[in-house]
Amino acid sequence: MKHFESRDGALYAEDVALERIAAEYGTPTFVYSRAALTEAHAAYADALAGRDAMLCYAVKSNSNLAIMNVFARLGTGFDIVSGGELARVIAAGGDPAKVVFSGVGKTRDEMRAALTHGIYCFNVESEAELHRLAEVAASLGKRAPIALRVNPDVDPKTHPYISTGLKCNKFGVPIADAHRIYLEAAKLPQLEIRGIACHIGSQLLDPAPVAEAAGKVVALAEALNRDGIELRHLDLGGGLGIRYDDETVPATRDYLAPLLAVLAGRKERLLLEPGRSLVGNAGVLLSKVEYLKRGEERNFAIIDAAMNDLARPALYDAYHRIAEVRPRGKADIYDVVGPVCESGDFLGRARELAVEQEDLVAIFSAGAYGMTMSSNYNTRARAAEVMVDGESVHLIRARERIEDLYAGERLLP
Ligand SMILES: Cc1ncc(COP(=O)(O)O)c(C=O)c1O
Ligand SMILES: N[C@@H](CCCC[NH3+])C(=O)O
Repeated sequence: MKHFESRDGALYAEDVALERIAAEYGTPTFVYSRAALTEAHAAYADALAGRDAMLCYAVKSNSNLAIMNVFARLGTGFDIVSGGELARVIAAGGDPAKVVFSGVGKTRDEMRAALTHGIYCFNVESEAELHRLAEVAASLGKRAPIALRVNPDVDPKTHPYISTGLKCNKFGVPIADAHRIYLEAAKLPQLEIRGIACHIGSQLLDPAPVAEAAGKVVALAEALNRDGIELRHLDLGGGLGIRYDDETVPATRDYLAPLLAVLAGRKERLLLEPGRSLVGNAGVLLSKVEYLKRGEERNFAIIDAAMNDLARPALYDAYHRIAEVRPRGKADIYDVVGPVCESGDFLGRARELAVEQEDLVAIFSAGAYGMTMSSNYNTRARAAEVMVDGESVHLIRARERIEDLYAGERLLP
């Protein structure tokens, strides 16, 4: 993985030895590369050069303020799914006027906050939400900018848990109903129609389903235009996958090409909401081997990171490459597991590793949906996060302290 490479027998993040980071900040620690973030962003910027387009970084993939701030400085907007994420955008120096707000369960409070901050657009996911939003906007004397999130019933060919654009999924409104709902929205003076939104799933490796969804979105836009509804933008969501193992992942430019071909000649601005493809391979989870344990059937490398730090293997049976920071001794085959009391607490199965107790390992592709999906299960404090920038290391989130985990709890009188 570029920016996380071996030098003289040990792994580095850019120009900093991971051993140095472990010594200074302890383990487990998420280590990010600023250069990797910038490069992933540049791939989108290059692919979209010359087009009217806006990237709205999907905050859910990694919501650390420093990471969001790197993107804000590069000019991105943000795709949020909660009032909490909106607060993060503001704390990270992001521009609310470049925010799109997705999610099926927006509360009145969240709507009020978003309207007060003047976000760019609500991606409305149901008729009920449309009416609630009109009511909240009226109570504030404001107009709410909206797009309808449409569900195009396209199979994105990814893991069923992260597929979002099928009839059976809870997201968006059926595309067949969208025209009627737009006409309804057009009658509500508290709403201002700005666009159409669509996001079909995550970790997509085939550009065809997104292009197919874009075709359906364009057909809807044309039908709306015929009814006098003009749109400022078409939002085709996020979804581009990354390489975790040996997948063939299209370059950003090649992934977007079929989609851009479908949109050729359209005058609306293109919005995209990438998350994983911007941060996924910009981070590793650095961890220490506590014990090597030989079982009758398997050997275990018990490390100090666990499913509470990186849930993806336990949740989706997801593969993350795991490597020794400094290989030594005889290689053996291990199940790499954490200390959590669940048999599902594994980071990798049957991995060849040349490690001894107290050695460091790096779990790759942990930049997206790592820290944001972490938990305190087993009263484990969340990991620290650091960002490497050339030869510098910045602590961007301190390791949690155990006493903070129960600070809000109270004994009975
Ligand atoms: C509405 C929406 N936009 C954007 C994203 C970001 O997706 P990804 O990280 O796959 O780019 C997601 C997550 O799948 C999403 O639900
Ligand atoms: N959390 C998922 C992605 C979900 C995308 C959100 N809609 C993952 O780790 O792959």
